[in-house]
Amino acid sequence: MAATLASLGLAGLDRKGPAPRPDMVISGLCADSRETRPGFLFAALKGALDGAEFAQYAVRMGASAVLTSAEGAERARADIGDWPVPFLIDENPRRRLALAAAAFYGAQPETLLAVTGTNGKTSVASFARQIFAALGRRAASFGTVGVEGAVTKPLAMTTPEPITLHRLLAELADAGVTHAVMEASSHGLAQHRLDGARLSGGAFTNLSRDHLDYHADFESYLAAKLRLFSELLPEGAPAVLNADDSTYHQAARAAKRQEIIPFGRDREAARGLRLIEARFDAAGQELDLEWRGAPRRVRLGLIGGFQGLNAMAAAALVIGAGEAPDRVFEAMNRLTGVRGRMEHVATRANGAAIYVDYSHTPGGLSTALAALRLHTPGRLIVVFGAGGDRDRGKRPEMGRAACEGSDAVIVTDDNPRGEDPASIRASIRAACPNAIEIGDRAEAILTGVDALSPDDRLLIAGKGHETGQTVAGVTHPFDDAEQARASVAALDGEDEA
Ligand SMILES: CC(=O)N[C@H]1[C@@H](OP(=O)(O)OP(=O)(O)OC[C@H]2O[C@@H](n3ccc(=O)[nH]c3=O)[C@H](O)[C@@H]2O)O[C@H](CO)[C@@H](O)[C@@H]1O[C@H](C)C(=O)N[C@@H](C)C(=O)N[C@H](CCC(=O)O)C(=O)O
Ligand SMILES: Nc1ncnc2c1ncn2[C@@H]1O[C@H](COP(=O)(O)OP(=O)(O)OP(=O)(O)O)[C@@H](O)[C@H]1O
Ligand SMILES: N[C@H](CCC[C@H](N)C(=O)O)C(=O)O
Ligand SMILES: [Mg+2]
Repeated sequence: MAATLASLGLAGLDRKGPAPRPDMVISGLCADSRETRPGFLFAALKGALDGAEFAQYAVRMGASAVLTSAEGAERARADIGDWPVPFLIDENPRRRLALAAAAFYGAQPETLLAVTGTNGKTSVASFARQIFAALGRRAASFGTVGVEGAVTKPLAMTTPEPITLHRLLAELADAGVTHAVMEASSHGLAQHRLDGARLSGGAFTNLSRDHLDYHADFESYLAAKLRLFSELLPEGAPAVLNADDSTYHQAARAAKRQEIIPFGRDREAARGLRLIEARFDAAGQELDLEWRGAPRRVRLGLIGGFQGLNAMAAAALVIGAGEAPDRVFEAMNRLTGVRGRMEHVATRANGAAIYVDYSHTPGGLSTALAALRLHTPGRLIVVFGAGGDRDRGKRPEMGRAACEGSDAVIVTDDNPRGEDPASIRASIRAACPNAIEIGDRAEAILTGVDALSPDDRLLIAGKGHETGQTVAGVTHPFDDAEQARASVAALDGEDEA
């Protein structure tokens, strides 16, 4: 695979250093100097570090050209002396790299949908992919849990950086995938990771507190998410918006060029997909819906009202992408849950059920507890922690959510990373003083499982599908579901999940 500056859309940019030779071939792209190979274009991007500092190494390793900002080029000249290769200047090199990566890899699935929002992205992406597959489409979804569907493989990030993203999209297209659904994280949107993707529709699930370590404030967090509609989706594309969310009207303004499909309980959803009534039982829920005013009934084998709303967002997205509503609602009946999202992982011999859920925000935790409450005749117990090197302000809020939503709280560790685990636990307990504190997560889970009477339920929150516990730079194997089953086996002699 190779390209020219012109085919990458880079020929017209301002430049420092020598003019590129007319026959110059770009053999690859990279944004990390350590990945440079001869003939590559190196994108020097400013983040916590300044990529321009590494331009000298990229050039030494054979980069044919460098894409950067005007300041980046000056910075590199200070290190290297004169510019030895063409330095192409753009005021937004991250966005320019995304467009170049799209041009370099070329192909992508014909239908590509993106889901954003604080909670529910992975679930909506999975459900939409499952519906497409049920309708006979070759479909894939990708994000936090990797690539799933017609292609499966792990991914390091929820929204891959643009080079990885476009390599993946081309790979999916090569594998015959025609329908793909991706997660658009706020980091991904703010960093223009998906600016080169040709999107055919988008969904916004909800907004609540998260990632305020990265975004300056709540407004800029919302603005990053809304870029999906205001800047990325083409005119007339379906924009599926949560009519029940407090940000609905702001989202609708951002999506004014698109065809808005609202979903939710609110009256506003009457012109889209409206929830009239949900009935919950041990195995799932039955939903009475209206699609553009016409009644529909579906049965979901999923626990939690929020999963019902996620399934509705997915259905609206798939209908918006052109599928027949009758077939979509029929397919909804066969949706299966997503790993680590309100997953029933084990049952005690006395009948008490244990669930693993990926709620790692105050909003996620209260939603998950409220959802399980409907399935809990006795006490609801929760085991959870909060990640290190992440938004500190959410810790007491998570403590409060746990305290208010459950009958007993066990605070433990969840990827303390570089921070002191005891001080993370202390800031959670500041808002939940009655919580029991057990740092070791395996022991915390064992204690929670041991406490269960027949009518009780246990929620193990925060890690979902994760398979490691990261402490001081080292990731130790750890799996909440496995640990729950091991605890049941230790206490009851067998697992009856
Ligand atoms: C905070 C954040 O999002 N950082 C992302 C950002 O890094 P950065 O620009 O700050 O990188 P940096 O370390 O300052 O380096 C600047 C530049 O110098 C380059 N460099 C660096 C060292 C070197 O020797 N040579 C070199 O060229 C780097 O490759 C980079 O291009 O751009 C990088 C390249 O695109 C990303 O890999 C990196 O994601 C890091 C790994 C990360 O952990 N991101 C998380 C927070 C994230 O994005 N998460 C969301 C999901 C969140 C959720 O759960 O909702 C996701 O989409 O995964
Ligand atoms: N619609 C929703 N409303 C509120 N909470 C939800 C909703 N959907 C999911 N959650 C909660 O958020 C958790 C994560 O769900 P999911 O993985 O689908 O979200 P996500 O947006 O992909 O998260 P991440 O940002 O970590 O990738 C779930 O385990 C559940 O507790
Ligand atoms: N992907 C998100 C969620 C992590 C969930 C939790 N297990 C944690 O480690 O904080 C993040 O990196 O912020
Ligand atoms: Mg996700």
